[in-house]
Amino acid sequence: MKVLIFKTPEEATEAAYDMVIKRFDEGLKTIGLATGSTPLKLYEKLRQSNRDVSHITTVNLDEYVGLEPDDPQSYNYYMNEVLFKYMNFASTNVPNGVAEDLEKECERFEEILRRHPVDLQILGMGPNGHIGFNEPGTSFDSVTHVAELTPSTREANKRFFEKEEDVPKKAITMGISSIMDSKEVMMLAFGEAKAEAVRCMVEGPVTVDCPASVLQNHPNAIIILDEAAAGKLKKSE
Ligand SMILES: O=P(O)(O)OC[C@H]1O[C@](O)(CO)[C@@H](O)[C@@H]1O
Repeated sequence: MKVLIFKTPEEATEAAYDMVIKRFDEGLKTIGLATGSTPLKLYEKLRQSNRDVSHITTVNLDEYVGLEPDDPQSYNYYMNEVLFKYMNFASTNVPNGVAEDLEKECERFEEILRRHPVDLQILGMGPNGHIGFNEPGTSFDSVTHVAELTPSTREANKRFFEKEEDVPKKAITMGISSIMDSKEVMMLAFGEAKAEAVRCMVEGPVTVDCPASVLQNHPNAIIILDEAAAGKLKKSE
């Protein structure tokens, strides 16, 4: 696990962007994408880059169950608004949270991952250490599945909704094993609210209690932090 610490989220994003572009130049075929507020600036820089990405497939980590793809709170909508409508990706894949048969939808998504092995997976994390929507306690062997969101995650994500009751209780998420199959992962975490989860991820034991700690076992994980998110690490440089 390689940990890089930058003064500000802007500087950290710059480094993340340079790395993504380098991978594009090296012939990356499939990129895994995350939602949330953390990668927004990275996506802004990508869409401004005007890169030809017609040979690149995207897969997304997760989607809320019950939200139509055109619902402004859905991750399908988010991805369209911040990236997909500006860039000519070969294909984009976000789970369908309103599929009639959610189990089949999870299998369909795993099949996409088999056909398009992820070269680089961008990750964010929840304040409780979740990756995708793999909440504490999720098996490291999990593949794409329907996850129950914890009250703390619903609380953390309510800022994107009008009322807390509107935050869905379930989501489809790539599993921890699906995420670990990616050849390389790039975790972005900014702000003090992530500091404890960052500490568990980097310095804590590898345990299902902190899903992101599994990245210690990934052969190719890069963790990009701002100083606030790195604030609880023993040695922050
Ligand atoms: O970047 P934010 O807004 O803190 O969101 C954190 C994380 O929560 C999730 O959105 C849950 O999917 C992660 O994918 C994301 O990276």
